[in-house]
Amino acid sequence: MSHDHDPLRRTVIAALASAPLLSLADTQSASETPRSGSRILVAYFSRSGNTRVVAGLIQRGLGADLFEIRPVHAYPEDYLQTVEQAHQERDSGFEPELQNTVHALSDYDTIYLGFPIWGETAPPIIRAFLSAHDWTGKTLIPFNTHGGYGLGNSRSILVQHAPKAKVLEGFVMEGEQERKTMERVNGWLSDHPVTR
Ligand SMILES: Cc1cc2nc3c(=O)[nH]c(=O)nc-3n(C[C@H](O)[C@H](O)[C@H](O)COP(=O)(O)O)c2cc1C
Repeated sequence: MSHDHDPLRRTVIAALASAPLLSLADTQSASETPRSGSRILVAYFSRSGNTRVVAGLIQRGLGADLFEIRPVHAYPEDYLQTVEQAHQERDSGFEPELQNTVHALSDYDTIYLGFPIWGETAPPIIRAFLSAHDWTGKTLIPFNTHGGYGLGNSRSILVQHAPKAKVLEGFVMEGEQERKTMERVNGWLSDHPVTR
């Protein structure tokens, strides 16, 4: 099935291609943009930047407010350490402490909620974010990036943790870069002759 006719998808792919990996070093200080008066909030978690690109495009496209979901303790920059930690947190049901919550969720009717797929589900910080707010009467629209294995059970996590929200179908696309980059660099390192 081809999605090439979808302009949002084309824009996202172009943006992802031009903003690789560097977002790990993102130093944005505020997690919330100034209030625009919009009734739409785009809230997202992104560790390596793919979901952040999508969030920015949706926010600009809709003139919405933007909120970055951050854990108090950032995940390791090392990919494999993060995978290990995420698996442990998923299996134990741990909900990491949030650095911030949305002060006035009552100002919004519709929340676009963005996150990567981790361990075939929503990252633990997304469960924490959902648990920390009252979703009564809200419309939740997920947008997700993944590494090629799809949405897993992430939708049922949204429905379970925000039972009073209306959860709509959202946007999803493959956004893997880090694992493939790691495998290619490690492959090159193991093949190439040592020069020192
Ligand atoms: C801890 C961890 C677990 C992941 N688990 C999956 C997975 O189960 N399925 C999948 O398709 N991709 C998986 N990925 C890949 C990410 O979903 C993908 O790279 C995503 O675009 C990263 O988004 P971000 O750059 O916004 O953090 C995982 C990545 C990490 C760091």
